[in-house]
Amino acid sequence: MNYVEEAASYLPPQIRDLSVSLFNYAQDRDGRKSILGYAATAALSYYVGRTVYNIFIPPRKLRHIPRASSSAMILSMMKGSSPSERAREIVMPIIEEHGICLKYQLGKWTVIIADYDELKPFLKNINTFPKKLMVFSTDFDIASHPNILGTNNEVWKRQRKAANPAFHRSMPIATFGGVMETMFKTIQTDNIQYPDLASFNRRFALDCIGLGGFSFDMGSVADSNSEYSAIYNEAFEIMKDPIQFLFPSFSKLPASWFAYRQRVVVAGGKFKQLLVGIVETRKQEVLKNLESGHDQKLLDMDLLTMLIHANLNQDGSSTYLTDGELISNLGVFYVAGHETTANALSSMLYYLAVNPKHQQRLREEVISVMGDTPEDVIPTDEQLRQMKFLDRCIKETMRINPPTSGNQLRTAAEDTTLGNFFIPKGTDLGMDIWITHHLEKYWKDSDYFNPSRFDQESPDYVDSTWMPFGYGERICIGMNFSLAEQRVFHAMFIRKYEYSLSPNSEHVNGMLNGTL
Ligand code: HEM
Repeated sequence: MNYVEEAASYLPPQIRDLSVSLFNYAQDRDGRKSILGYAATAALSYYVGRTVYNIFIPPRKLRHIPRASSSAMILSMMKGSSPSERAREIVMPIIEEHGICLKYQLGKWTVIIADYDELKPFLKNINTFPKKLMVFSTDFDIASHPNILGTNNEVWKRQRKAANPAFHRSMPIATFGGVMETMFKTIQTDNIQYPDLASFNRRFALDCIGLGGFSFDMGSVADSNSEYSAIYNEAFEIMKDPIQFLFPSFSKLPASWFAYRQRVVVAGGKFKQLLVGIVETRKQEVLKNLESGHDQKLLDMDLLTMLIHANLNQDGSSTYLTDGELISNLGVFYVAGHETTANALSSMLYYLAVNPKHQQRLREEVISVMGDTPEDVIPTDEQLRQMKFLDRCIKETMRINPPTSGNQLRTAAEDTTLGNFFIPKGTDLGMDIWITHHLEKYWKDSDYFNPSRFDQESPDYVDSTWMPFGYGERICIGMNFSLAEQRVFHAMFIRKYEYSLSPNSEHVNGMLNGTL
């Protein structure tokens, strides 16, 4: 290893390859090559220097907005504090005093909103505050066509209208229960004293989207290395790339320069082919049904079949999806619904593990509705509706530890105001759900896990807005799907197991916040 490689070994692997190539190029004393190498190194240094300046100094037009100090944020990260600790210590006091706070994130100074007084007008007014349309990474080709998550105005309205019915019919409870039964079998077969439930939950949520949405089995619960889940995991790995998160323009450099990004491109291509195959097969089935006059009832259709009907509606209907949009939305449902639901499941297991009284109360409720026979039972929709304490535990979990820390960024389409502050056109804005759910003026003892906050009969009841899925017209389309998954999971799990935190758990001294 030469000294450049040794120095580079301290860098994150993503930029290590690039730095080593550039320095080695510059080392070459052979004329032109060397000049190009130094020029490229200088360009990289300028880029890094400019980014560092921007991290500390907001643009002039935003300096009137109270801001979270970037040095405080960096120090706090270096101390190893969690995102929620940073939110509480640095951002929350500013929100409490001024209603909004300016913070550097994702490569830009962004106005953070968390108090309901500012949140409601902000989220309701989708014309003044449309979504900021950003391509996170060009490596991620699956969602390259317009989709519900990443469009505004008429294109978004048409797609959302086409997909809404699929998410507002009764949910595939029995399918989710079937995935749960497979999970029990796998846990028993693996015969591990402390199964890694966070990993199981990710596998559960993945299979629920595949089977519940498209009747397609990713086979992840039965085998963590199943062919499809391996492709999926590799393709979606890019969503966690810290470099593209902090330096979005890094994704403009060709993926072929970086081995890890190239792997994502290949896996993404395979995953897209998989989705295309699923859609094509189903389209043929739907067409055959239509030709033979077999009128499939709305209730019998899964999400994909309903979306394919919307896809076939391209002539003469205002609620259609093009071929590209259909695939793009399927990809988006995986991204939006997988880790989020898995996080919610894991968080609730944690809160019930450390609150055995609540765990026991929930078990008693579930058994009172589903009985106590030794075999596994899948709850019915009607039974789930009777489990009020289950719903309260789910809601309290998603309040205290929301699975997504914020919503998608918005941008001010015109000069406007929020609270007492002028917001110039072009400003980025985002919601901080964790802070919203911990503001003491709305949620007393906000760090305390108390499901009774959602019980209207209880003195602890709080008449405040719960927003883990957002609010207004752009509220999460998959909310009912995810809540149904969570209900089935916990009802079946708690009926079968008593659980506590493993002594080796990294959460023994408190939940390490895994919020996205
Ligand atoms: C615990 C699970 C989930 C949480 C916490 C969650 C949370 C959210 C949040 C906060 C938003 C953004 C709202 C905004 O920008 O104002 C959102 C949007 C969205 N979510 Fe979810 N989500 C979950 C599960 C799902 C699932 C299962 C799916 C699909 C199968 C899904 C699909 C979407 C889509 C398509 C949007 C964009 C909606 C639009 O802009 O019209 N989500 N979600």
